[in-house]
Amino acid sequence: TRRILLDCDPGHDDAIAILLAAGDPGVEIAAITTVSGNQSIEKVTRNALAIAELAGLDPTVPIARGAHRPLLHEVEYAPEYHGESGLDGPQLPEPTRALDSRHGVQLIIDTIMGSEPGEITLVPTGALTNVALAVRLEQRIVERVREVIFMGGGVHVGNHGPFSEFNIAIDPEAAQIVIGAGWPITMVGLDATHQAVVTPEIRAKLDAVGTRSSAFVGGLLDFYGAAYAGHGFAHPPVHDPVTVAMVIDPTLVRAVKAPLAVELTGTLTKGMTVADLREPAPESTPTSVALGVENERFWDLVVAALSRLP
Ligand SMILES: Nc1ccc([C@@H]2N[C@H](CO)[C@@H](O)[C@H]2O)cc1
Ligand SMILES: [Ca+2]
Repeated sequence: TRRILLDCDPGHDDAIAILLAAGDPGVEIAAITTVSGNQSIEKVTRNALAIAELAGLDPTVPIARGAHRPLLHEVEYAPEYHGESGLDGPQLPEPTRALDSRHGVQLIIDTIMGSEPGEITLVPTGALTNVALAVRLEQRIVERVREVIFMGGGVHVGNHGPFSEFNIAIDPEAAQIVIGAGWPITMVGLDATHQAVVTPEIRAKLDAVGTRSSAFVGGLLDFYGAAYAGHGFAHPPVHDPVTVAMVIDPTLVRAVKAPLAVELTGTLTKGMTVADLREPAPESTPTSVALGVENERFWDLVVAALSRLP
């Protein structure tokens, strides 16, 4: 079993990532931390507690609130896609569990330093603010983490302007710290996640699961799909769970090693993730970028996970 720490900003697709991790037997959620992004830190944290409730997540799994804003960038939310609550659409269950009293950054450090070397895989699906702060507060997490697989960025695709992706664009400095830390890190960017679309056939499989969680996911997809349809997408791409799927079954995602960095000073391109794919990168390259996902098999994992949840 792979033990993962989810750092997230639920967010419709973050919620599906949490449910996939909670339902799949191949991964165990060691901790959940939240970060400002899709909505305010208060809203995404309340949403994380609600999703944990929905999933019937073991109450001993700590959930802690993280950074209320990016390092330098002003807060920027995504209400067009996630609504005012951050999880618009279905009715949220009332959380019964309390937040861990630690800051999310501290919980990231304690979870990693309290586990064996190579035990924890870090799975950020929001801005990289918390992870950057954790690296600066306790640099030993870099050599202790098994790997980092984050949703963000893109090689040839953008969604926050033509050249950058939301998670990176709202905190590019944090992204540069995390990408450049030296640990094995895979960027699951829009090149891959724009392939992770919910077609009507896939939606029918999700609806056929018939659990409370799958019905909740249907409600999420109704809102999220309408938002994307309003921006010309026939089917909504569900970004964040592709990271968890890659932990479960790496063959689902095509990734290549490549030097990777973040533009921090561009007038038009600030927040752009720049991968150098011109030549094969040395085996020792710590950074990889995902370029594709096997969509049908990816959603089969999600359907199977949802059928194991309440
Ligand atoms: N248009 C839009 C869609 C999703 C997101 C969030 N940011 C990432 C995709 O850019 C995902 O983590 C998702 O939660 C932001 C904006
Ligand atoms: Ca997210």
